[in-house]
Amino acid sequence: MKEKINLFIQDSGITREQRENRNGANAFTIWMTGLSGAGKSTLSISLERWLFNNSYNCYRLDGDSIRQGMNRDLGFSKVDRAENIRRAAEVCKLFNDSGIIVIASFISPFSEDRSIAENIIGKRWFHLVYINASIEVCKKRDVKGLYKLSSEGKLKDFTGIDSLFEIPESTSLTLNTEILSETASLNILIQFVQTIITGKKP
Ligand SMILES: Nc1ncnc2c1ncn2[C@@H]1O[C@H](COP(=O)(O)OS(=O)(=O)O)[C@@H](OP(=O)(O)O)[C@H]1O
Ligand SMILES: Nc1ncnc2c1ncn2[C@@H]1O[C@H](COP(=O)(O)OP(=O)(O)O)[C@@H](O)[C@H]1O
Repeated sequence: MKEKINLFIQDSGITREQRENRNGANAFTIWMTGLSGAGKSTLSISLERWLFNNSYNCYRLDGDSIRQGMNRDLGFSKVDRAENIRRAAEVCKLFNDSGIIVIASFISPFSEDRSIAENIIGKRWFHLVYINASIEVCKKRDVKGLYKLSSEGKLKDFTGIDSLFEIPESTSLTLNTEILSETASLNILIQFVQTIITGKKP
């Protein structure tokens, strides 16, 4: 049997709503999923800049940076990816509770892990955005040279090559970055985010 843990949460009485009111907008998480090279970082950086320039309190979490700090003990096995996503989602939840909009950009290749993230953050506040580009296009882009490393056998468990990416069955928004330009993708994303800010979840 699991050992009983004696933990007691004390409430300051300051509500999420009060914090959101002070920030002038509701808080939520835009969770971007997609292959390496699909365009998650590019779009999340531009979206963060747009939100910031429009006076919204926002913060961006990205696999590459989180994995160098909080999650530096984790690799790319299925178990480690699950833990990476779980911890990242807990951080999103804390940011959202503090009234801040989060843009989370993680490959998050497994449906189960994305569902866990959604449950942690809360269905109401979790918006899954699939940044869709095929493995062929991502290979061609090879922004970081990781596809080349993988083809040379120097990188194991690389998503889309020797580790699975499960295409999401249901998303809040899908952006096909093979067809759309960066500007067009960003405009759609901004429009989408504006509907959430004004309280109308599509
Ligand atoms: N084996 C392997 N597979 C996938 N990605 C790898 C791997 N090794 C290193 N990288 C780099 O790590 C970034 C992905 O980290 P994430 O935390 O988003 O991954 S995951 O959600 O836990 O699957 C990923 O970032 P993006 O290219 O921006 O997606 C890579 O820079
Ligand atoms: N519509 C688009 N949206 C985002 N990136 C695009 C788009 N079209 C082409 N790209 C290019 O694809 C690459 C995506 O790289 P990156 O954002 O680092 O991907 P990821 O973070 O998913 O690994 C960049 O070189 C970017 O210029």
